[in-house]
Amino acid sequence: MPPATPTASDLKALVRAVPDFPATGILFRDVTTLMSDGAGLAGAIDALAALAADLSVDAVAGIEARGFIFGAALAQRLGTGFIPLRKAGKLPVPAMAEDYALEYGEARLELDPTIIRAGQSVLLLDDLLATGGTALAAARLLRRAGAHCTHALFVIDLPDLGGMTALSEQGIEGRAVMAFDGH
Ligand SMILES: O=P(O)(O)OC[C@H]1O[C@H](OP(=O)(O)OP(=O)(O)O)[C@H](O)[C@@H]1O
Ligand SMILES: Nc1ncnc2[nH]cnc12
Repeated sequence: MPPATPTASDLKALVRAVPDFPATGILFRDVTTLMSDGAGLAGAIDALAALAADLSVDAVAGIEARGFIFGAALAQRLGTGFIPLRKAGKLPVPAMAEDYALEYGEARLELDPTIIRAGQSVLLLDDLLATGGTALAAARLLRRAGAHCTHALFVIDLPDLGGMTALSEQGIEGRAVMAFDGH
């Protein structure tokens, strides 16, 4: 008999909370424990696909590193290609870059613009939304390269950090499988 489909609260229970990582005062919501569980990974991809069901999507763009895992699986499920948004210095070709701040630091994302077709609808995907700094930098890159980016999906939202509002102010509707209150 196949394993039972996990409920939303089953999926939430699979996310590990690690205090004081990567800096004192940060409660790190770690999806490693969800993705390493077979039913957890399948349940998360099912839930992301349900959140995308009413969207017209030409491609899924995932943010390095954990956004690659869920993003590639979702793209395969939706029958689209996958666009990697990479951390700095990884691409072998000239890249567009956007610097940003996140909950616990600063970083740079890069995109090879030649893999974007002008006007294609790209669904942004990451494992977690906190301040929205990372997702907004990703959306800026996709838009600079000529894509339409109006929706973003996340496995986890941390609503107290305001990411959904920040996305909405830039014309992006964010949706998440689960939310954790507090930081
Ligand atoms: O909404 P924000 O405040 O921008 O934070 C969210 C980002 O933080 C984490 O990534 P991290 O930079 O730790 O990278 P990783 O996936 O490579 O571990 C997470 O995977 C998101 O990409
Ligand atoms: N609290 C948190 N847990 C996991 N990833 C994060 N990215 C930004 N804030 C985070």
